Amino acid sequence: ENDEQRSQNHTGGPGILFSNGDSWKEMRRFALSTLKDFGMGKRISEGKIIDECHYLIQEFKQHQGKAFNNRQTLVYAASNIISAIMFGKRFEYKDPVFQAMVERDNESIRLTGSASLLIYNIVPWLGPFLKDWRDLMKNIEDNKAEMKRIIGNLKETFNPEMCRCFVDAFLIHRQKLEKSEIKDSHYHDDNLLYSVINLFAAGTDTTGNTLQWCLLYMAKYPHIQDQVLEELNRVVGSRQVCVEDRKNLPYTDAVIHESQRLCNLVPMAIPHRTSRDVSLHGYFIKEGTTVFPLLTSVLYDESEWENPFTFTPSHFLDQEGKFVRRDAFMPFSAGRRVCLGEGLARMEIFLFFTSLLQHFRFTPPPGVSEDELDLTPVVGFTLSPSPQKLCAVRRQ
Ligand code: HEM
Repeated sequence: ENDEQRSQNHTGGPGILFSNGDSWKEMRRFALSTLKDFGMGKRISEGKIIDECHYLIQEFKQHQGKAFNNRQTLVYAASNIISAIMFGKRFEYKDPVFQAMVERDNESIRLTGSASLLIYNIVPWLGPFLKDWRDLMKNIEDNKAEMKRIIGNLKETFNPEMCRCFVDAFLIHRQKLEKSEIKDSHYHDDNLLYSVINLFAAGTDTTGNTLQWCLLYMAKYPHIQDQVLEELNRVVGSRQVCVEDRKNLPYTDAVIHESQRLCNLVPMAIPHRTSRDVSLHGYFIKEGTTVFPLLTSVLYDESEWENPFTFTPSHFLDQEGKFVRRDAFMPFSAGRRVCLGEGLARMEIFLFFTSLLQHFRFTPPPGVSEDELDLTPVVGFTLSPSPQKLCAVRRQ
């Protein structure tokens, strides 16, 4: 599938994820600055995440230590952070509309990586004959309708004096441009709709699945879980963890980085297209060629990592146990298209993970050994853990 077809089929060109050129530049810049205004990387979103931690912990407690699949709850928690920024509200985990929104995104990510969609990429006219393709198109349409409805509600109660969320910020910016008689700006309804769809989709499953991997590694490697807990107890005790604590928690930080490295969540990033002719390592790549930045090749690079294929938190620790950055740590990709939610995602993963570990010990279900926990991913556009249950046993 070329980029033109991709944008026509998936988004019609607007938004951020699959857009290009001036419109992409403007929407990306606007999204980044608005996410920052709403606290990405700052105290405001820290507060929102900490509030959400309480809901998440309550939900986990309800299972009373019995084995359950934690995927949905983790994805809902992550989704509520981006929802709060996009729409100015969080959803109840039991809200069927919210559940359907999140499930559709999850399903779309799986379908995008399915074998029949690969066939479709090679022979696009087959699309309508493939069930996966039809399901994906239906998902995208349903999602569009739902997001339109939410944006419509926000428009009805819109007050330019009071900026509640991303959607308001977009509308306020558009009004300003209109007042200064700037016509044909990029701030049209389609760019609003698709930016919201993109940010919601990009910010939900990614972060939720990463958290799921983190907990799975902890259940699989209990001695590492013990060390995280020892550090948390020593440095933070029983009070709520905050972002400031990260620099004093090098082992925990290393465990999170190693989880993100090994889980290799977005193995092929998003396809890019060369904007000019390029010569690279003796290869000539023509302008307009679709290029897949294989993040797997960096995250598992044998010349960069001591143990590329095993969970080794010491990849990120020096001799004295201090945290060290690694250049080959690129789960968010790199360059001008680097993930724009990285700051928010890192904050979420750190706060959700540490808060959960303060409250629960994660173990395999009774009768299942650590060895039997399955690290084989479900292949999709992102790599999520295979469906399986864990116990969240309350700590005293
Ligand atoms: C652990 C969580 C996350 C991971 C691993 C992740 C990873 C990625 C990767 C690999 C890309 C592709 C970069 C490329 O094209 O080379 C990307 C793009 C993107 N991500 Fe994330 N992401 C995460 C969370 C988030 C969150 C929370 C948001 C929203 C606030 C977000 C918004 C985006 C957007 C909008 C793009 C497209 C950027 C563009 O095309 O200019 N991501 N992400």
